[in-house]
Amino acid sequence: MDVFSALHNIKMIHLSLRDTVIIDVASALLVHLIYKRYEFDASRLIISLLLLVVIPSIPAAFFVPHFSGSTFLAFLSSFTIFYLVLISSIAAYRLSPWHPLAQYPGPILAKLTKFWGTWMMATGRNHIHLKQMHDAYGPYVRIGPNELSIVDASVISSVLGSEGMPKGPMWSGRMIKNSTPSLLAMRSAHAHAARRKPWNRAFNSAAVKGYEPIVIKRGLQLVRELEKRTSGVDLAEWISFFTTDFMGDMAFGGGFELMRDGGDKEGVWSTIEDGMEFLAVIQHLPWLSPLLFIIPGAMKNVYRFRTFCRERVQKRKAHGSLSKDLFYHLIDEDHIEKTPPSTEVVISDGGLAIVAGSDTTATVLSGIFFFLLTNPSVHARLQQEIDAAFPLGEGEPFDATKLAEMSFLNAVINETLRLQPPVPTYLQRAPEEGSGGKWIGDRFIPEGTAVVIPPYVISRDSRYFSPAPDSFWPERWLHPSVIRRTPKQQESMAQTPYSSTLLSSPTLNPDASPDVITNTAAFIPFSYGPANCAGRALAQTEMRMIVALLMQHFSMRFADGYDPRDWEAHIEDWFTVKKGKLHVVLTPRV
Ligand code: HEM
Repeated sequence: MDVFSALHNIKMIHLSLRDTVIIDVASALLVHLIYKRYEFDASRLIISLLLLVVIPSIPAAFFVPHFSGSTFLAFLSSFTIFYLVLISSIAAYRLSPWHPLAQYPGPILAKLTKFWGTWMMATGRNHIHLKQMHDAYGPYVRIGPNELSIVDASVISSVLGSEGMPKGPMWSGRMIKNSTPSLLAMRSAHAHAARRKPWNRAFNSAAVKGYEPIVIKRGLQLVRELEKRTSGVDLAEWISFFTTDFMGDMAFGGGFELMRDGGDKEGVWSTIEDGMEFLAVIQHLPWLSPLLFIIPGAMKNVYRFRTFCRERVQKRKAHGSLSKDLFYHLIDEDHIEKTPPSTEVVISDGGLAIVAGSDTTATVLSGIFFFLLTNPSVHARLQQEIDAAFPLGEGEPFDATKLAEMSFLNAVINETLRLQPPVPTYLQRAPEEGSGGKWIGDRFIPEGTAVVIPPYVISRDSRYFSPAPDSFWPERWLHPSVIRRTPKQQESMAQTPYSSTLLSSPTLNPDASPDVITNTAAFIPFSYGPANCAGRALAQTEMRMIVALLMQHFSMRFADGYDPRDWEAHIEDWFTVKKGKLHVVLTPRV
């Protein structure tokens, strides 16, 4: 018997209006219970149809005789009652004291629906909203019905560390169903650890040393291109061209020539940026995203980028390796693994290298020049350090060991990473499926809850960085009182009570500020633990070289008419940062 004849037979049974309404209400409550227990997402189309269409159709059939045989009115009434009860039941539960996150403060809308977080993300200003929420509510804030944001260095290790939790549900929201996830998107801790092995080989110190010639070649190309444009250039854009060309060389043995072309002729850069914005929004709705993925055109940028990576992988495979670049390790040309990685894995991870390695480094490099130009004394001090280490006319600043020892250069890089982390908010983790939950400190995080630690907020927290946590002050990294503590070591330390203004002071003179606090346990721009940034060592070498190279070759100032306030205003959080323009005028020094 099909559904329609079943409904027809039900219509023959006469129930009172009261009993019909009771059945409608009961079915809505039952559906809520089923969803709460089994958490089906929208890709389970048959189940969704059954629960959300067929079930409310049953009481609709009983309603028909009460509306003088009008099927339309019967269905309208049944569905209205069903959905009102279902939504109210979900809302009441989420706000009730029985919800597992009931004890945590947060905006009511955030507790009620994840659409609120989706909206926050869609503004591109999620980092600012999260900071404001922590300032208002404290270190633990409920930012979704089943999601917490935490700003507490003593639990970083138990969230992100080796005893912590695997990646959270946002990574299901960002995935095309049944496609091969990149390393970054792998939610099983076990599978992630296996996939991470070639990445660790690719970024050990010997391997990173081997990539230096690629940084140097592309760095010198950047200098040559900037020399042609000294009268005015968007430095942020050119740095992005550089990082993309460089990561193309690393990941696929070449293929991007944004610097040579003076722009994004193939549209790769804009494809990545548009794709990132879409994914950042739908990552909040993992139950709905499978449906969005089948809307024609919705995922065009994601598919386009994947096709682009596929073509690059095929070309690179056909040409073979010329050097031990990242691709060499990803495809396991050393034959270390028992099973070689599939082409799909290499496409996903090659694409990840481009996205993870270019945007992030470009954001920090551009940020460094922005902060230098707005802080002339810092600029002068760094120039002095670079000129002393690599005197003009005595060769390029390419000695990576020497660069790593330059304390002020490293302080400037750290301070930029602290104020403007390229992954500002969504380091998300969730208890392992089937584990029941996870203790972090003295709090139990039940399964089904996601936890976020936002680097942007924690590294502006005055308990960890003081005085003036919102100011650019590289000297804080050189102060004798710097606390060099890992998140693991911080776990057992007593916590200072949260206060957004605590210890804040406008004084930026270390001698006049005996209470300088710089606690590295809360400094997580590269994340922490087994899924921390695989490319950290490469990024650091690259950033040191490029800052020193550009400062050796050029003096710079903001272009006339450029308003520095625009920089901060155009920093947008789309999981990674999208930055604005940085118009400068350059004067060659050599
Ligand atoms: C300043 C530059 C960079 C910053 C601040 C940065 C930051 C991050 C962060 C915060 C994560 C972790 C996300 C999480 O915990 O959920 C991450 C992951 C990752 N990054 Fe970076 N990154 C940078 C540059 C690079 C570069 C140059 C590469 C080279 C390919 C790279 C490759 C990766 C990869 C492969 C992952 C995934 C690691 C995993 O899931 O195991 N990153 N990065």
